[in-house]
Amino acid sequence: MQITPSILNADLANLGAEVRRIGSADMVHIDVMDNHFVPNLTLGLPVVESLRAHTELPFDAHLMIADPDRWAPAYAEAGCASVTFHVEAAAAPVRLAREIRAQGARASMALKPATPIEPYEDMLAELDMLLIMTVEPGFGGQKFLDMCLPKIRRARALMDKHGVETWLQVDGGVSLETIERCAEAGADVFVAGSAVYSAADPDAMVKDLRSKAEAVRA
Ligand SMILES: O=C(CO)[C@H](O)[C@H](O)COP(=O)(O)O
Ligand SMILES: [Fe+2]
Repeated sequence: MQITPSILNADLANLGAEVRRIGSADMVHIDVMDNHFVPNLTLGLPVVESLRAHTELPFDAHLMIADPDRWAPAYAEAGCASVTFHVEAAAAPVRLAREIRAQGARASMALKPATPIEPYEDMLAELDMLLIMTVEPGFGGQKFLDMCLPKIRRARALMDKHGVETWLQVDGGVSLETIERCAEAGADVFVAGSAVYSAADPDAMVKDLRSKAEAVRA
């Protein structure tokens, strides 16, 4: 059970200090938005490269960008341990996953809430992580979409059927109130943005979230 806090709701003018407030995190989730794939603009490669020197924690890049085929391998090269592209934006998802792995990073693919998992069943072995969005991508602080829970369950069943080691990440509206539902459905990696950075003690919140998720699996 891994907690990967999103820095989307952190103080973006103080990112170095902000990542040091989540020392117990398993990875730092970095939301890259380009104002094309989603209607919001956040940060990109130069910021990721600068931030790399400010923490030992692995980076989990979530690319909400058009043309990930062009850009995703560069995030691996910039030191991201995991690179997630959206299948809705990728021209050649299998080739892209292989390119990310060839750069030495974990390859991950994201599905928006209305994108089904079933067409990608045979691709699971190509992926180190599958990200199931539990809000429409683009903004932090949105309400968790319960309609995504059956897809998480179906994804977990497909992973079991194929015997793959692929991690199953959920992202969007994950909090102390919703994390158990995600864990019960089969998720094992949890992004939490506003829940962590609106907490008085973000690191304590990371630990609380992990305890709740682990209690479900125990
Ligand atoms: O990818 C994202 C939005 O597109 C963010 O990672 C996500 O929304 C995290 O924020 P919160 O936990 O506040 O929902
Ligand atoms: Fe994200």
